[in-house]
Amino acid sequence: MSTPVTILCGELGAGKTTLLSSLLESTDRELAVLVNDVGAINVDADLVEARTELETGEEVLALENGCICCGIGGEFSRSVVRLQRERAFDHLVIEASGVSEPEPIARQFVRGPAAGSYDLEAVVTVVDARRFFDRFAASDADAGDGELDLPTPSGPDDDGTRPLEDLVLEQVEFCDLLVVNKCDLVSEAEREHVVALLETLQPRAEIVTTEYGSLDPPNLLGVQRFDLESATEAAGWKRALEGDDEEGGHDHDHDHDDRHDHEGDHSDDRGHDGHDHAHPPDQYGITVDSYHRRRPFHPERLTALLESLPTELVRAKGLCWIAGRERQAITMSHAGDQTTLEVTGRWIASLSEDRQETYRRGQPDLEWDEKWGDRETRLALIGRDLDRDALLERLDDCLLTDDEMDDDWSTFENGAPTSTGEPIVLSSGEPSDGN
Ligand SMILES: Nc1nc2c(ncn2[C@@H]2O[C@H](COP(=O)(O)OP(=O)(O)OP(=O)(O)O)[C@@H](O)[C@H]2O)c(=O)[nH]1
Repeated sequence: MSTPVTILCGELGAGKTTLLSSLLESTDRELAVLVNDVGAINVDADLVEARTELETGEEVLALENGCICCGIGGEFSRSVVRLQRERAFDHLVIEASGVSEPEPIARQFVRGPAAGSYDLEAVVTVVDARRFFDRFAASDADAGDGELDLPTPSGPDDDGTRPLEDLVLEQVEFCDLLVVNKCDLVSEAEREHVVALLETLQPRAEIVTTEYGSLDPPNLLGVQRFDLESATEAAGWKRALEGDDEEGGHDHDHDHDDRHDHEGDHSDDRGHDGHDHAHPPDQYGITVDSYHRRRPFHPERLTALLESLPTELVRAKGLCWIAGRERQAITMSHAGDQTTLEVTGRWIASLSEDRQETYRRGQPDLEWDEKWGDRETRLALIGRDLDRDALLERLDDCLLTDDEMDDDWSTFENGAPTSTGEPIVLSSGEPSDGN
C-alpha cells in the first residue's frame, strides 16, 4: 500500500517549521517527518524535538548530507524506502530547506524507487505574507484598483547568481496548496493584495491564510491535490522533466558552473546520478555558516546585537545559552527583520542526576562539559553577501568576558524569556506600518 507524502516548501523563515510543529501537535495521524536543512547543523530537527521534549510516536529524521535535490537520487530515495520498510506511520511529511526547489523532490515520488511505495499527495508552499508584499506588491502603483503587476523571474545576473525572488516564484508556481503565513504582519488590504497576486500566479493551487501556521490538519493532510498532469503544465516542472532527458536542457537546476565552493557537507552528493549540478544555495549566492560557542551571551549585549543585525543575514536559527537563564534552552530564530527568542526546552544539565542520565543515554553523541554540561550556543547563519567575519566578531563580543564569568549573572539586565510559550520578539528594522 502506498503511503501519502506531503512536501512542505517555502522560503527561508517563512514558517515551515512552525506549521509543522502545530501539525505534529494537532494531528491524530502517525507522522514521519523528514527535515532537510540548508546548513550543516540540522537545526530544525533539533527544534522540532526540542532537546528535552522528545516526542514519542513521531519520527523526526534529519537528512544528512544537506542538499535534498541531488544527493537525493541515491541517498534520499533509499532513505525513504528504508523508512517505510522499518517504521510504521500513516503519512510522510518532508520539510524542504528554505532554498530547495520543489520539482526535484516531487520528481522522486513520481519516478524512481520511492514512487512505488509512496503517493505524492500535495506540495505545500508557505509564503511569508509580509515579505511577499514588500517584494512583489508594494511597488505596484495600482494596488487594489487596477491591473495586477505580476512579478516574473528575472534570471541570473552578471555573475550567474539568481535573485532569491526567483526561487520564491518557483515555489509558488509549482505547488498545490499555498499557505499565506504571517498574516498578523500585514494589513487586511495588503493580505488581499498578496492573495490576488498568488491566485493569478498559480490558479491551480488552493490558498489559505494563517498566523503562526495554525491550520486544521484536514486542510493540510488527507486531501489528494497533486496531479501530475496539471503539474506538468506548470512551466518549471516541464523544464525539469525535459532536463532529465537532455543535458543542459533548462536554466535552473542542471547548469554547471564553477561555484562549487559550498559547504563540505554537500561534497559527497555529487556524481550519483551523473550530472553536475549547481545547488540552489550556490545559485542564489547563499552562504551558510555555523557559530558554536560554549560560553554564555551577556543578555544586554545580545539584545542590542539582535536589534541591529545586518540585512545581509537572511536567516539565523539555533539554540542560545544566555547568562541568567541557566535552566532554559532558548531558541533564536531570525527571519526578515524580526528575531524571536523562545524557551524550547531545558538544558539537560539543569535536571536531576537521574533524568540527566536518561536523556544522555538517549543522545550518546551529545557533547558534555564537566562544569556546564550541554549548555552551548549553536547557530546556523545563512547570509547573502554577508560580511561573515564582522558578524562572528560581533557575536563574540556578546559573550561573557572572563571577569563576567565570575559575576553574579542574576544581576544582569535580562529581557530573555523565562518560560515556554512566551516568545520575545526583537526587531532590527523600521517598525512595519502594516497594521
Ligand atoms: N509574526 C509572525 N511570526 C511568525 C509566524 N510564523 C512563524 N513566525 C516566526 O518566524 C520565524 C521563522 O519561522 P520557522 O517556522 O522557523 O520558518 P521556516 O520556514 O521553518 O525556516 P527555515 O527552516 O529556515 O526555512 C520564527 O521566529 C517564527 O516564530 C507568523 O505567522 N507571524
